[in-house]
Amino acid sequence: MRIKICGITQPDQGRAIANLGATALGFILVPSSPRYVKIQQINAITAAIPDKIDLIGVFADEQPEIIQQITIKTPLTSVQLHGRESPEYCQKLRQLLPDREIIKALRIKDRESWEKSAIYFNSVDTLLLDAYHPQLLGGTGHTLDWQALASFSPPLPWFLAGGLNPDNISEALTRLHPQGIDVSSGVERSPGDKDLKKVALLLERLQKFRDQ
Ligand SMILES: O=C(O)c1ccccc1NCC(=O)[C@H](O)[C@H](O)COP(=O)(O)O
Repeated sequence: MRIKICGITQPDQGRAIANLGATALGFILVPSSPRYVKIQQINAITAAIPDKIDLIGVFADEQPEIIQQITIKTPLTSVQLHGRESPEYCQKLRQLLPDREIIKALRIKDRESWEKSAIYFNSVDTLLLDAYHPQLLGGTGHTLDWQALASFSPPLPWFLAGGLNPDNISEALTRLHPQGIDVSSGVERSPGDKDLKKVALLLERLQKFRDQ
């Protein structure tokens, strides 16, 4: 199972979280976010991190050429699209970045919104289901309706996100079987400041699901 800890802002925390066993670190490149990091910060954080970890840049409605430039200047392995990007936009980005994983995040309001995920099946590598919030794009701490999602079974890998934390992760993964999970505010002291004890507890509780 892929384990993404998102909203990393500090080199020592990034390194510690990689050493604890996360398989992916997420970097927020959305300027309005309290977890926003610049290119120089991403490079400082990733300098001392093992090669095998995925480094995911999170964007929202950014110009494809700007994303391309950022991937040239950083070691990002994946690009997560967290805004209102269309399938056509995703295809264009895929042409610009043939070697990077493209992840489309969908903010789920109701059953109709996850049924619409089908329009992305041919345009991206991976889906990520996050909670809908009227003001915030991500990092909301709100959970999805896991019961309603029980029949969600897309033909491509997907991450479960939205309000996951050490206390609810076991219940979430007993109900749902995503290929990855994505956690941010549930392992933080404040936005962008990760609580390493909570990250360690999360990873300990994930141990029994890791081979899924
Ligand atoms: O985290 C942010 O501040 C953010 C801002 C703008 C767009 C996306 C953002 N986060 C995306 C993520 O991948 C988060 O990990 C995801 O929303 C889950 O967050 P949480 O509910 O706090 O675990």
